[in-house]
Amino acid sequence: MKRTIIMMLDSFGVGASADAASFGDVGSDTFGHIAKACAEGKADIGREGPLKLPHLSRLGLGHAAMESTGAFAPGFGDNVELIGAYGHAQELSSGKDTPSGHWEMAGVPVLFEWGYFSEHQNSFPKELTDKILARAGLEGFLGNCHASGTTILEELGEEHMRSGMPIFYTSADSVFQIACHEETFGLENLYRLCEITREELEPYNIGRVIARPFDGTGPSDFARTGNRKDYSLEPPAKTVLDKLKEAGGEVVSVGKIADIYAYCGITKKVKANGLEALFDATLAEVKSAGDNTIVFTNFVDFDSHYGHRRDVAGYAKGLEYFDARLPEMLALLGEDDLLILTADHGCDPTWPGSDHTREYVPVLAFGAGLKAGSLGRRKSFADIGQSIASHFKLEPMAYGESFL
Ligand SMILES: O=P(O)(O)O[C@H]1O[C@H](CO)[C@@H](O)[C@H]1O
Ligand SMILES: [Mn+2]
Ligand SMILES: [Mn+2]
Repeated sequence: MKRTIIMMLDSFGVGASADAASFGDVGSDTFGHIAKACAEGKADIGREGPLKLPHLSRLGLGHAAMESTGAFAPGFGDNVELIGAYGHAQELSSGKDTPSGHWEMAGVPVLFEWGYFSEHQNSFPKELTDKILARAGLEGFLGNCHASGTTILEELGEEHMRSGMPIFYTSADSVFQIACHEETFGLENLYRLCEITREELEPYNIGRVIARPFDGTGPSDFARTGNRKDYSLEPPAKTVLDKLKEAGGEVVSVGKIADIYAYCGITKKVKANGLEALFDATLAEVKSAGDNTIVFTNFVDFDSHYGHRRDVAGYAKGLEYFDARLPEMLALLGEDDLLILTADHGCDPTWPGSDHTREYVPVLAFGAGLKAGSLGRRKSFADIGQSIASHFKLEPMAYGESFL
């Protein structure tokens, strides 16, 4: 029986990539800076001391990061009994956003430029927002700027509840985000507004509209809920997920994977919120997965709860939790199964601002006859998609080099 399990740690970069200068990200290092802060006792909230990731280390995380940056991260060294094949991959795609990273790892890099709302204030063209408001029957909107999604709730959440006007904001990504209160505005109304916005964005080439529902009564208890929804464009070509589905295989999405691929190539969608539930759901799906199945999980908390929030201790604690549960996954793997751990971009929690960072991502592969050792620097995340194609004996993808 042959399956591939992809555990996608959203934003877990291993050091600034060669092209980081064009993103203002030279020196960023999500993993390295978390390890450094932990070693210096600067990440002792809810956890303590040096970063401990023994299972990820055995899969080759420390070594992959060392090959990326040129030095072992504090607390990670050569004294590990390696079991995995490890490498780090450069992104070919033009953007450091989630869809680009995901599509590329499934064999389809984004070689065109996305549209961006690059003005930090008055970010959205008036003719666009006029059309959205008219179709949705709304008087106006709030925001219209680059923002961190939690900060903007503190600033504008109450005004939104009073006025009924949605909050529109964006970031360095190709994204249009809409925050609305789940009860006062209504979840279905928010989703409908996002659908209208998705349609009106057609001429702008924007990668994603994201619904950001929240609840609570005021700035002290406003909280985003698990009903976030991403409205992504479809990948520009068939990914390895599509190819496996067409060949009669199963592609199980756990978490937001289905949304990111606009449901292309997905045969089953499992919803789960939070690291623990996502891990549980992944294990349950692997237990029941038959031959020719991909189980693909996006662990979004690393990005949205810790990376964007610049919460180093939270990120470290999340990684340690994930690591502690890895043996449960390893125990489920058969001889022909392939396990891949990777990331879609960086989001260094020590970096200024709240945006993603352009970094190499780890590629940790285990099983399917792979020997422990280095896979080196991969020229594209698409090497993952190509390896999966080769694992399932599918037609080769147009991009990427298999490491199998
Ligand atoms: O600050 P929040 O709302 O979490 O937004 C972040 O989440 C989006 C998707 O990753 C990014 O574009 C970034 O803006
Ligand atoms: Mn992401
Ligand atoms: Mn993000």
